[in-house]
Amino acid sequence: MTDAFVIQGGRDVAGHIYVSGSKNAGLALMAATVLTRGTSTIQGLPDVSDIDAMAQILEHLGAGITKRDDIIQINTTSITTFHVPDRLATRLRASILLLGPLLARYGHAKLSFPGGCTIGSRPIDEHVRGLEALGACVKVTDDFIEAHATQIHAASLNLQVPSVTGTMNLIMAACLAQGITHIHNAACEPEVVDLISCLVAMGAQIEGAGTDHIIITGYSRPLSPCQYKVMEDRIETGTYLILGAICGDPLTVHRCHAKYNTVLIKRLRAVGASIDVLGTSITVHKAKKLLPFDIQTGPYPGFPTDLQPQFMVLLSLGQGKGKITETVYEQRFKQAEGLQAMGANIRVRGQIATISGISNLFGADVVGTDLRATASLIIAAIAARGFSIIRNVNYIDRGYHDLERKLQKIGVDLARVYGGYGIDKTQIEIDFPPPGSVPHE
Ligand SMILES: CC(=O)N[C@H]1[C@@H](OP(=O)(O)OP(=O)(O)OC[C@H]2O[C@@H](n3ccc(=O)[nH]c3=O)[C@H](O)[C@@H]2O)O[C@H](CO)[C@@H](O)[C@@H]1O
Ligand SMILES: C=C(OP(=O)(O)O)C(=O)O
Repeated sequence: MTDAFVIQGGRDVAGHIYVSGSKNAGLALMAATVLTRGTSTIQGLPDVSDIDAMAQILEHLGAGITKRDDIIQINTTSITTFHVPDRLATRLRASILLLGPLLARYGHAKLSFPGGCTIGSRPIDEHVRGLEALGACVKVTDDFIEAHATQIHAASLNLQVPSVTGTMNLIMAACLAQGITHIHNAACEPEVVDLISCLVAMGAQIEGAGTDHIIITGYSRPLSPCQYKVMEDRIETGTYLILGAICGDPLTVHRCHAKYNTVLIKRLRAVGASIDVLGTSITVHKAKKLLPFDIQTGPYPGFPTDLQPQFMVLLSLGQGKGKITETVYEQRFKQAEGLQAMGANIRVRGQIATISGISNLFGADVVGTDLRATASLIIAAIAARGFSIIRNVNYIDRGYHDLERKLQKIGVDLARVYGGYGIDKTQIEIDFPPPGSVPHE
């Protein structure tokens, strides 16, 4: 039974909120440890269920895992299984990131199809084509992906689509592929750069991080374990900046770099929010009037698809008509239904959503459908007048470390109802923490 959030909205948020480590980079770093022999230490990992799921997969493969606070030690000396079964692989999208490392290090990998947010078709053809070019024999059935290679070798790869996890998988495999591998049209996302920095700390030779042409000089021997601190979660940062642009009075987001959210910050300023950057803190004052704006999602450095559902809330409250063109996933407007239930005026036609702003959203009983759609509904509920129930809220636990406490600290009246998916609105006895009762960090 999943949980529900109950939010009493309509008040501004104010104070300080702290960003945790990146889910997507952290998952890649954990997969990278398979390329090593020994114990690596990864610091700064968020306490989210995707990270737990990846740790469980590594344990299933035979790795030793020790977790203390935000530090995980992964000992890969006794990996003996190269098969990730359905019950584990489907728990997260990033399980696919074990395909390249297992193949490169052990010559064999078998994984059931990955899970993750159901926001479109999410193919893996780039991963498969790239690994085949590196010399692997890859079989894809309806149920699993299986790859073998006696010795993988370097190759020149041209991605048709700059897939993030595809690029990561191929970089990791190429680290143990004898010779020089070129990846053209590679993903430039900061999480790919963070993975490369970690691989370099493990002894890999990689050039071109952050560009679309990555050059890996590979050797057919394991990498060395390392200690590495994961980058901050830029999508978590962006989520708070959007919240602040709607109702920050003001909201300061700490432990983040503006450079990872350049496009978002530009858009937030354009809609009327005031944003000041000081070192690794960003202060946002809500817009007096939210001006409408059109956005189009795209690969980095474009507008991140993972922030599109949250941005839709802002346009819902804009003074005019805004348009979102979603170019990455075919089904990433699932938040629209919940926002409409709160009164938003949104028309979805294929990959384009047209939003006519209204002056207020109103609390409603809505259901989360995936990680960022749920984040979008939470922002909307905070901004909305009245009381909202957001059911299926556990999606949030996949990617936001301790979100409810962080929000309570900035003044949000929010309570989690455990196992509350099916609760009747009239049965909830809400016990919101009194404002100001949650101490700042
Ligand atoms: C765990 C993780 O890091 N997840 C992120 C990663 O997902 P993920 O790596 O799964 O996303 P991709 O970059 O692979 O997908 C982007 C686009 O490429 C297409 N595609 C992808 C692979 C492929 O082999 N063929 C193909 O056509 C997809 O259909 C999609 O349209 O990047 C996405 C895009 O920034 C983010 O939304 C996810 O949060
Ligand atoms: C789409 C996302 O995650 P995943 O790729 O793990 O499904 C996300 O983080 O928004």
